[in-house]
Amino acid sequence: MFVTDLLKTKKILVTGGGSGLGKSFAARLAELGAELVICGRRADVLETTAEELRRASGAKVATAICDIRDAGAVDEMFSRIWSEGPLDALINNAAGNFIARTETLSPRAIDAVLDIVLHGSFYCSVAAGKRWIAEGRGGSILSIVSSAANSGRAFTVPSAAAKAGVLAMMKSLAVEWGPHGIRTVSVAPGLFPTKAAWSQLYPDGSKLLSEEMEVPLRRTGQHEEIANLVAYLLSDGASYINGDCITIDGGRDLQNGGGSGVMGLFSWTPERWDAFRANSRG
Ligand SMILES: CCCCCCC/C=C/C(=O)SCCNC(=O)CCNC(=O)[C@H](O)C(C)(C)COP(=O)(O)OP(=O)(O)OC[C@H]1O[C@@H](n2cnc3c(N)ncnc32)[C@H](O)[C@@H]1OP(=O)(O)O
Ligand SMILES: NC(=O)C1=CN([C@@H]2O[C@H](COP(=O)(O)OP(=O)(O)OC[C@H]3O[C@@H](n4cnc5c(N)ncnc54)[C@H](OP(=O)(O)O)[C@@H]3O)[C@@H](O)[C@H]2O)C=CC1
Repeated sequence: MFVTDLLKTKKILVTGGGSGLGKSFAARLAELGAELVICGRRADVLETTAEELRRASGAKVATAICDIRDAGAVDEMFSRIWSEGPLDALINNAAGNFIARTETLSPRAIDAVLDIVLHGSFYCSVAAGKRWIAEGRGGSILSIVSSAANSGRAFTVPSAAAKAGVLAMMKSLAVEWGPHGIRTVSVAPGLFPTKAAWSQLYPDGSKLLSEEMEVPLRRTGQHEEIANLVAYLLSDGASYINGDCITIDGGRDLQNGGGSGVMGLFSWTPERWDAFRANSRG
């Protein structure tokens, strides 16, 4: 679909690039010639993925262990990256999310999600932007949001609020940093199966419709479909796209609005919620 060296001159940081969609983005970008840095909290996951990507594509892939909730750690990571050469693009992909009744959330539970999604994306964006501006060079920031940023989403309220904040940040920076040659763009995915998203968001009994029936195209998304969109948006071919958010969901959001995907949760008993929480990753 693309020329093979589409991203040859680009050095790109993918937060949460060791697993899930971030790994699929990294794999596609590497195939298209980009040099990569992938970051996350788990060293073993990052190293395994980096080795896999190097072997598959021959690309240069570095890893950075970093909890993006820690502003100091984020700035140190960017300094280390920059000491080997500046980035051309940042992908804010790392996220945390789980279903819960909002009235039961502890402050730590609310912060866990807000800190990763909103603060982490903000810290990374500023860490990249201030360096690009100081050096008088341009760059691109791509944030993975969700349709909940616009419509809200019951039972994942911290995530919906955080993604809305990220989207507002991206639109604001498009205007403020555009004159510096820094471009922002957001992508709102629909249903793209990953282990974490499915265990945290779609346990059995949470939905009234099958995944396929939630989507007008009657299937979930394939990772390569969204990875190709991300590759295009970071390529020079997309150099006049700034501040927009592209939805890639097979038409799901138009069919469902923000709520029907979680209707099954209204009938869960407190015991069912307790069992979910006891067995969930957090
Ligand atoms: C197509 C539309 C789909 C809908 C919208 C989709 C948009 C977004 C999708 C995604 O983001 S999918 C990606 C999901 N991936 C992950 O969540 C992976 C990373 N997740 C995590 O690391 C954890 O789940 C975490 C909880 C977010 C953070 O982990 P951390 O180790 O920092 O936190 P903990 O110390 O374990 O917990 C902090 C705090 O949170 C409470 N908590 C954890 N899980 C639950 C739960 N299921 N229900 C209620 N509360 C929970 C936990 O008890 C702690 O609070 P305190 O007990 O200390 O008060
Ligand atoms: N999958 C889907 O259908 C949808 C996904 N999205 C969005 O797509 C993106 C990817 O989702 P998905 O691949 O499913 O999620 P995953 O949970 O599979 O991946 C999340 C990644 O983020 C990393 N991460 C989490 N917390 C931190 C942190 N504090 N610091 C650094 N890295 C962190 C994780 O690594 P580690 O744990 O090692 O830190 C992991 O690699 C997210 O932004 C999500 O909100 C949006 C809508 C739907």
